[in-house]
Amino acid sequence: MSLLTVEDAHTYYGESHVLEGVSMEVEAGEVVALVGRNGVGKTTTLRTILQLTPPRRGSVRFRGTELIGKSTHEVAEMGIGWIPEERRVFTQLSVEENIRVAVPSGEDVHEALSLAYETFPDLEEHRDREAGNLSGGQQQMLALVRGLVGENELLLVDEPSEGLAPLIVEAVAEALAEAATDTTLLLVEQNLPLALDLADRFYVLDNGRVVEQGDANEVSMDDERLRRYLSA
Ligand SMILES: Nc1ncnc2c1ncn2[C@@H]1O[C@H](COP(=O)(O)OP(=O)(O)OP(=O)(O)O)[C@@H](O)[C@H]1O
Repeated sequence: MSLLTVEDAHTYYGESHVLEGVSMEVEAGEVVALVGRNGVGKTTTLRTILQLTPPRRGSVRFRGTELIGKSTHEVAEMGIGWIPEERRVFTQLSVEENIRVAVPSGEDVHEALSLAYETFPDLEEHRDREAGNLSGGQQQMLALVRGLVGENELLLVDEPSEGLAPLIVEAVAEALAEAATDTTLLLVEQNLPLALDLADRFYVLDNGRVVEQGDANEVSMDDERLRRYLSA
């Protein structure tokens, strides 16, 4: 049984039919990249899994349990974490407080903090600063760390490298690779080299449908299977 199974998911915003039967699977331990042009439904696929925008038809199963009908809170409790595109941090809390409140009860806060600061030394330097006063890149690091300390079984990561300077992208990639050693990742990413480097498998979405899929080690940037759907 796959860890996550999305089967023929049809998702709408009002009358707008955005996912037109998306099917995909994620096995435990894998990193799966979901790629495709802007507006094809990648974020909507993550929202569909999380039941933020439940599908009107189809099935979303986690460890064999149907998620449709559950609240997003229940989905999170089952072990699915989300690092959204819009960097969600508590702007009025300090960096350290932001990390502390993300650590689940019963887990070691100090261990989480040292892991966070080891991965992103920049955050340690600004540990007492209000998160709202950080740069965009620093906020992204913080949002990522908050997701990573959450002890999720499956982490949905939406465009983690978007708008970041190359050095920070490198740190983000390292953090994700580290997270992947004990968490299954479903990664939406426009930065194709980064996505293919991290992923075991990929799915290409176009107009609300999966149009290609395969082994990330067997495709390259100029592969026709990707180029057709990713060029502007
Ligand atoms: N809340 C919403 N209400 C109505 N339409 C929406 C909403 N969110 C997204 N859409 C539309 O749904 C389609 C898919 O959007 P989605 O954000 O899933 O795409 P995406 O592949 O993640 O693209 P991007 O990389 O631009 O985020 C787009 O046409 C978008 O305009």
